[in-house]
Amino acid sequence: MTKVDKAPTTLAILGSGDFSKSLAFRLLRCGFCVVVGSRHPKLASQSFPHVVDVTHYEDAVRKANIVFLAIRREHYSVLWDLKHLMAGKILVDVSNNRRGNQYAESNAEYLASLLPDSVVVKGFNVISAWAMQQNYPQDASTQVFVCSDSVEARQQIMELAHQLNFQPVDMGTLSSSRYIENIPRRLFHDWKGPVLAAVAFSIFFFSYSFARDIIHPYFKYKQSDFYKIPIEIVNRTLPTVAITLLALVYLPGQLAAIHQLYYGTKYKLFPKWLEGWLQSRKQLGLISFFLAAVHGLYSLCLPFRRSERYLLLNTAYQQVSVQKYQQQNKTFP
Ligand SMILES: NC(=O)C1=CN([C@@H]2O[C@H](COP(=O)(O)OP(=O)(O)OC[C@H]3O[C@@H](n4cnc5c(N)ncnc54)[C@H](OP(=O)(O)O)[C@@H]3O)[C@@H](O)[C@H]2O)C=CC1
Ligand SMILES: [Cu+2]
Repeated sequence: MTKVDKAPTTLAILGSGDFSKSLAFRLLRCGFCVVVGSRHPKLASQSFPHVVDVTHYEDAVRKANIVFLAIRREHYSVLWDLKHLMAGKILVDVSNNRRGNQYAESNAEYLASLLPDSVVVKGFNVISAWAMQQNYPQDASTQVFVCSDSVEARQQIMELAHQLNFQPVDMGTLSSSRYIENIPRRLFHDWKGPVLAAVAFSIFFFSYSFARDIIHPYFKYKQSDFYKIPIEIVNRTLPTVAITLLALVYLPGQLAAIHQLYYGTKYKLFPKWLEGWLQSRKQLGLISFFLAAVHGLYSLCLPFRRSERYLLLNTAYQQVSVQKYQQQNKTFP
């Protein structure tokens, strides 16, 4: 995507908290002018780069046509005095609530009722302040859900999200805002695939070890090793699954690179399966780490078992006696 050569657009952010800072950085990096509104501009300006114009709320609103509200819903009342200045402008509501369905109406709908002359767009609430700073510029797969009653404003904010290297998703009218506000709360919804993969691999590797180390010796040598199931077999399955999941964390990145090289562009969308896989890397990595940690614990506890101590002593004894035998054979050939 090439930047159109015209004067950079100025965007305003009200509030100077974590989200505001991260958003300001991202906007600057993508070539926008940023003006931040704060109750205490002098103090707040210390935490922004000098190119950011940190000023009072009124002044910030005057300078831009698109205003991000990086303040909490509880403090929306400060906007009341700015009502006349905000008329006709696009207000982007990025807020989340601490609990699901905390209020009767969504934050964005509440804002729209508070400032009926402005155009409210919901969006960016699913991006954490941390992610906002981190992913630039590689990660174009992070989705931003956008909704508004004004089609034009929605298009404009979606285009903006695109320019900020996010993947905008059109969610229709403002009535979707409640759904969008609940997305960050669906904490475990992207865990399904990775957990299923972990379970499937566990069953596979467990069955393999079970067949190889228990069933096979049992039929071949009539040796009953069933006592090994709860510790040894499990402890062999854990690291195997962990390392396989870890490999699955790195593999999609390579596939994505191949995809981009093949098509010669990084702006072609990845196929759905690859995209889902890329997005579940964090979960896969965490499960892998968890299994590896359990494996570590298991391995630490192993020597406490009597049979294991016996095995250890037995191996040591055998080594010593082999050495003795070899030495004897040397001295008395
Ligand atoms: N942090 C995150 O990761 C994410 C945050 N969000 C949303 O972004 C919004 C801002 O979040 P965040 O930056 O973390 O919040 P902070 O609490 O860090 O900042 C909120 C800002 O609101 C301003 N403010 C205005 N009026 C008041 C008041 N009466 N009392 C206190 N502060 C006031 C303050 O700016 P000043 O002092 O300059 O006026 C303050 O810096 C929230 O709605 C949140 O839900 C969404 C996604 C992720
Ligand atoms: Cu190990």
